[in-house]
Amino acid sequence: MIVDKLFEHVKERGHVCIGLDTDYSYLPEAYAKQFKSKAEAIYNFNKDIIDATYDLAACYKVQIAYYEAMGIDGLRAYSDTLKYIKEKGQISIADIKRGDISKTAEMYAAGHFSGDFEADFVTLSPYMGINDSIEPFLKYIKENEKGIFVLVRTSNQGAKDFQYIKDENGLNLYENVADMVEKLAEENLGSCGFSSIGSVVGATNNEESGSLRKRLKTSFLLIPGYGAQGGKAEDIKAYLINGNGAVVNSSRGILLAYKKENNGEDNFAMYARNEVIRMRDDIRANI
Ligand SMILES: O=C(O)c1cc(=O)[nH]c(=O)n1[C@@H]1O[C@H](COP(=O)(O)O)[C@@H](O)[C@H]1O
Repeated sequence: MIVDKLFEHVKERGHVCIGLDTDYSYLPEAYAKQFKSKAEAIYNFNKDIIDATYDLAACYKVQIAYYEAMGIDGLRAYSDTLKYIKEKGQISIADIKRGDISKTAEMYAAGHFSGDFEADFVTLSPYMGINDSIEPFLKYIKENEKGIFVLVRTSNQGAKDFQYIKDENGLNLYENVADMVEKLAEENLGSCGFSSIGSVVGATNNEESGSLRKRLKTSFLLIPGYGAQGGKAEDIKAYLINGNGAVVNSSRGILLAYKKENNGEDNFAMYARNEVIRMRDDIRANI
């Protein structure tokens, strides 16, 4: 199962998931100007970041919104970025946050687990229900070495709007979602003991991280919110089991690391690499 490869990457390289949320404005100006189009510049920027970091990263998360916003050229850069991640032997998470009725979800699954936009994992919203939003993806997990990360408790302030609504037993909505995801996760275990049915849990709002991990016993975790959103390495520990079972995403923190340096523009990929090393060691020191 794909989760076994992710588990090995974490063991060998650490927990860092590099977020390719590549906004054109993040590119050094002189660098960007060399290319014929914005999309070509973005793809080449991603390629340089991947070349400088693939031996250190657990995986890459490509946030589709940044590419969709640029239309067809942007989607070509998205597709080429996913292909390059694969070419380097790396794992891709397509951050698409889809969720719809089952017939439509079937098309999302085909669209993101095969063809031009094929990725190893996708992120899903469970709001429309397990049978509709999640079930259509399961056959790819069993038959095609694919995986999913379901939104359970997100990193943003707005997480409080719905995710903390309590049921008649005093359980938060996100705890109910966690229980449903974990049930599916246990039916799709890899040999590493974790499941290719993962959960998204934010690195922020962490008072309950220990109790949440107790509910999500086998689900592999994608933890966004480190760095730019204020999540810290100390917040990760409670989510790990024997030091594994989670990847921690940072997007702006890595892509924009060069901006903190004098003349960083000329060496943006090297500064991204340095930030990945710093983040990897920061997390390891807090396990
Ligand atoms: O599913 C996600 O990846 C996600 C879930 C969540 O709860 N919070 C969250 O920030 N994300 C994503 O994680 C990334 C965070 O980016 P940075 O804040 O720049 O590191 C973005 O791609 C978000 O879309």
